[in-house]
Amino acid sequence: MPDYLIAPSILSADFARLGEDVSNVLDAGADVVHFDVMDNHFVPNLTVGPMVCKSLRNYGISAVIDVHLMIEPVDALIPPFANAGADIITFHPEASQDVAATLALIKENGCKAGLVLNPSTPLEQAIPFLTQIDVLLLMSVNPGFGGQSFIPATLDKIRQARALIDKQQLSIKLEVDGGINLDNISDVAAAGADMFVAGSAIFASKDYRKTITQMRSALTQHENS
Ligand SMILES: O=C(CO)[C@@H](O)[C@H](O)COP(=O)(O)O
Repeated sequence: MPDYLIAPSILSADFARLGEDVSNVLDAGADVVHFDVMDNHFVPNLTVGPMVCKSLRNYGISAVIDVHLMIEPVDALIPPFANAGADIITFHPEASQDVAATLALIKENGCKAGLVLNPSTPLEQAIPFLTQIDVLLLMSVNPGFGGQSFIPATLDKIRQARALIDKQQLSIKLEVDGGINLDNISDVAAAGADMFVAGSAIFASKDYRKTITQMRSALTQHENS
């Protein structure tokens, strides 16, 4: 039985009171903090770096922090993020000159490592690295902004990724990010995902606890169907 993880994306949090907002969403039942790092180069938007990750730790956030690097190049920021308290670091293969070396660098720095595939990046790009990764993150929107609609073709990619992971009996978390909400989370789970990033669906809701509880109950219903 999969262990489903709900990971609110800080991109939709209130940056003026980030510690409090992240703390509230964890108190409301979220499992993981999804920390979006954008550089206005690999993606058009610009967000935050290791100092803000460290500030969340200093604020008392003890949950797993899942850092999604949407930056190029990536290697120089891996030790600073590990030192700032990241638990998982994921990056896009297009952003590294040597994907295997970048994955090894993440692990040498004591973090779990993952690859992220954009909607247009074929699953095949991850295949050579499956035995090296802890997380495979499939983007279900083009990265850069929260609040976009889920791209339905991602469901097929999730199914194919799940089949690959199961066939090789790998313990890789299959994470999906972008446009996940109460209407589609059970379809994403049915396709084979077990880690769900949701930004606007959670942070734009009035009652985080109610939204997360409803998401979890949609996942439980799927599990029992
Ligand atoms: O990385 C990204 C976007 O680039 C995501 O993490 C989004 O921030 C998720 O937000 P929603 O689509 O759930 O609003």
